[in-house]
Amino acid sequence: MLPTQDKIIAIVPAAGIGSRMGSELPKQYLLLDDQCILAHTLDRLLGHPQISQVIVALHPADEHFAALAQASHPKILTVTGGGERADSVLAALNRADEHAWALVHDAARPCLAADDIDRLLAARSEFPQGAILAMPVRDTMKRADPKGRIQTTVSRERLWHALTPQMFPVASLRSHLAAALSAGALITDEASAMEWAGEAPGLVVGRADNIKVTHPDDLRLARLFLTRANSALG
Ligand SMILES: Nc1ccn([C@@H]2O[C@H](COP(=O)(O)OP(=O)(O)OP(=O)(O)O)[C@@H](O)[C@H]2O)c(=O)n1
Ligand SMILES: C[C@](O)(CO)[C@H](O)COP(=O)(O)O
Repeated sequence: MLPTQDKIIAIVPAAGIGSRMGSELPKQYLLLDDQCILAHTLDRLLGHPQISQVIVALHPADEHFAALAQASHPKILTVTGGGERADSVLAALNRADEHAWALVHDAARPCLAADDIDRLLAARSEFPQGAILAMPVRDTMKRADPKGRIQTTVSRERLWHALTPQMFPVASLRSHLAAALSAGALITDEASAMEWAGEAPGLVVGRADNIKVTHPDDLRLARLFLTRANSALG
């Protein structure tokens, strides 16, 4: 079933606890200038003219989302997330129009730019199987041994950092993700579920400032990028 080219649903896994951030609050609710990380992320998606719905997967015990201004936006639908990110994404996919395209984007990536979304959406004709935003690796890559010493240098030839959004037809992503999880496959992004099913998603070069806020020092960088983006908008 080919998706209708014009219906785009954003899916935002936001049910994590942010353990690597080490904060009291789940990291998606940490303040970044004038609002929390999740609010910034939702604004980027809600503000894109081609995105008709945003499905947000929340932690079962989430007590913060309802207080966000974005919570009452007509495009927003919430679902209860699962134990892992992939479970949260599947829970959202189960509520999505099966004829649409899904754009899965981490709540923890608040600096997403509109031109990144535009570039990914434009790639549907080149990659009808789906595609992800990604960044070619720039540094020499090392694999460590168990004692934290260099074991080997990994070739960075055709090596990319996977980012989000990751864009796939709802029907095929839902089917492959459910099958991969049932098979016990390790799924850390949507593309790995599609790869598990034998697909070869496209790679679309994304911006370096589309960082995932994971550790405390990422907050300072995210603030810098948001401030720069806001001043560019005037
Ligand atoms: N069961 C989970 C786990 C994660 N996520 C979401 O997936 C995104 C990327 O995951 P990550 O950065 O790992 O967030 P956390 O799992 O919260 O962080 P940590 O691994 O440090 O606990 C985040 O927006 C997070 O909220 C989710 O929806 N459901
Ligand atoms: C989906 C992702 O952001 C792509 O790089 C990444 O896999 C998420 O990993 P996390 O450990 O769940 O943050």
